[in-house]
Amino acid sequence: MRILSAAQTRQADQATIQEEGISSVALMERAATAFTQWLLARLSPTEAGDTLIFCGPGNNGGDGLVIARQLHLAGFVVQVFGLPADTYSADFETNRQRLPAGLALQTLALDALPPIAPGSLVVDALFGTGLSRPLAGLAAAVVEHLNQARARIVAVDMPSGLFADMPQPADSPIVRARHTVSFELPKLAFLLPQNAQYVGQWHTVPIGLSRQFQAQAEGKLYFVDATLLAGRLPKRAQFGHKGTYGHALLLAGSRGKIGAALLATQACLRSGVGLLTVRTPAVGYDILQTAAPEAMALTDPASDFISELPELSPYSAIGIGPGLDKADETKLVLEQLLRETKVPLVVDADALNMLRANPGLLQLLPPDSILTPHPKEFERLAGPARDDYHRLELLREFCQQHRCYTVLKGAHTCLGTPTGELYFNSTGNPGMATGGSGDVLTGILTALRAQHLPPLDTALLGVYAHGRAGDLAARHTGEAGLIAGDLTRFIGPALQELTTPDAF
Ligand SMILES: NC(=O)C1=CN([C@@H]2O[C@H](COP(=O)(O)OP(=O)(O)OC[C@H]3O[C@@H](n4cnc5c(N)ncnc54)[C@H](OP(=O)(O)O)[C@@H]3O)[C@@H](O)[C@H]2O)[C@@H](O)CC1
Ligand SMILES: Nc1ncnc2c1ncn2[C@@H]1O[C@H](COP(=O)(O)OP(=O)(O)O)[C@@H](O)[C@H]1O
Ligand SMILES: [K+]
Repeated sequence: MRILSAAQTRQADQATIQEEGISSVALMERAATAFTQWLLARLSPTEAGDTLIFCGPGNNGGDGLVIARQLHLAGFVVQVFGLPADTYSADFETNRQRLPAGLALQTLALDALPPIAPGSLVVDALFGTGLSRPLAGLAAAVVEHLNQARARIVAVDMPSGLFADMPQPADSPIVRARHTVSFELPKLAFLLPQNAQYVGQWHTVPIGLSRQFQAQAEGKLYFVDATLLAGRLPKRAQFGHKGTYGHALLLAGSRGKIGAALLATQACLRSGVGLLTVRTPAVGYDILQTAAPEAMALTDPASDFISELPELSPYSAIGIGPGLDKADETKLVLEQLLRETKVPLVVDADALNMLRANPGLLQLLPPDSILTPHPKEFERLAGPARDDYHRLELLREFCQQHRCYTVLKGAHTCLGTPTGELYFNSTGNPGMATGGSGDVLTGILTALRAQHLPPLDTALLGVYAHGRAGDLAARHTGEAGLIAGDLTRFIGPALQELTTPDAF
């Protein structure tokens, strides 16, 4: 799925109108109907109670007028309010005319803002993708009024005051919605933690936006859903053998953190790798052989940390980092690995921190390596970010400069590519915010890479399957009860869902 800018969203609108030969007011009717249907599926008129709809002067306000008409006809107790303006969009005017008798548009005024009883349903249709500057004056006062009411606010397309695709001044007035129901595609703003307080839970409703436009639009932002992954994970060959599916090497663990190595090991084994060898310090030997008999242990001579790099020729991918710790000897192992390997790498956790400690090492990173930092690890590598948007810029620059794939982990993990694309993941849940979840991801990615999948497919599939495993696991454990080990049990089903079936 594409993520379009505000300007592109308007173009998509026009493309749809032209392609289908419909009027813009018909598209507005379709969009608003999708919103109304979404609401009707969740609230009866009685459950909604007082319903107040606030409309701006543009097409977002036009949507609000259609929604007001439809909810009124569905038996909701509706009041509809409009911001005064010099000009209104044509489709706003048309829909003002279409308001039924008994539902008048009331004009908002600074000294007479309508009272909003606690628990009321508020539909925010003030501004959408046409917002051109931060709100001020009456519009800002209305937003403040909505935010202070203890109402259930549902935003149409965007929470009013929020830009769809760029940051805004710190104290801009923005509606704090409980739900945002957006048309067809998510906006970039929805995917960034700094906007969660405004967007609430977001949902998309289909309105039949031109597929052709979506496919051909310029831009490098994607939202990763199952459709985008179709065809990327081949089915296992009937006569495949363990040699077919690669031999992975994991370099992981230190005293007190053998668990991290074990989580990565279990995840790697559950992700279809043919063979797995694990390098841990000697202290990990018994643990690993007991807990993961399927993996081969290649223990280091040192007891507590990894001090020597094993021979690399057998391996088709190497994962390094989980639970590693930053012993000087281990740093030398990482440096030697970066100098010697011709094999694809997955770099995580303390291996990333060691890269930061010695920036020269970053220059040695083999092309197409996959790095998996969380935001703190990323900023140690790429410098501090002013905000979530700036962090994405840094991500793009970092991936282009170092010709690597970087998985910036979070609620909507963002994959940066060497060619400047950003892919936002759609799976996962807050239950995964628990120690060891990232180690599991490293295991998955190392396994997929070892099976000779290209780096882009590895990263997209791995991140999506990791989150999906979290979603499947949480059905059994709940979010709070989810621990990283639970994820490993559901990697198989998550990958199975993504596997391309044989064509008939
Ligand atoms: N694309 C789709 O899929 C579909 C989109 N649809 C809907 O259209 C919406 C976009 O509509 P839109 O382009 O008319 O813009 P909208 O958000 O109503 O605001 C524009 C108005 O606000 C004004 N204005 C702006 N900033 C302001 C400020 N700070 N303070 C004060 N005024 C300000 C601006 O005036 P100006 O900037 O010229 O001064 C103009 O009058 C979209 O979000 C969706 O709901 C559906 O109907 C159909 C399918
Ligand atoms: N709220 C959330 N929603 C979805 N995924 C999440 C959320 N919080 C964390 N995750 C995922 O869990 C993993 C945590 O990784 P990381 O911070 O490296 O943990 P650790 O170092 O303990 O293994 C990441 O893949 C991240 O995307
Ligand atoms: K809105």
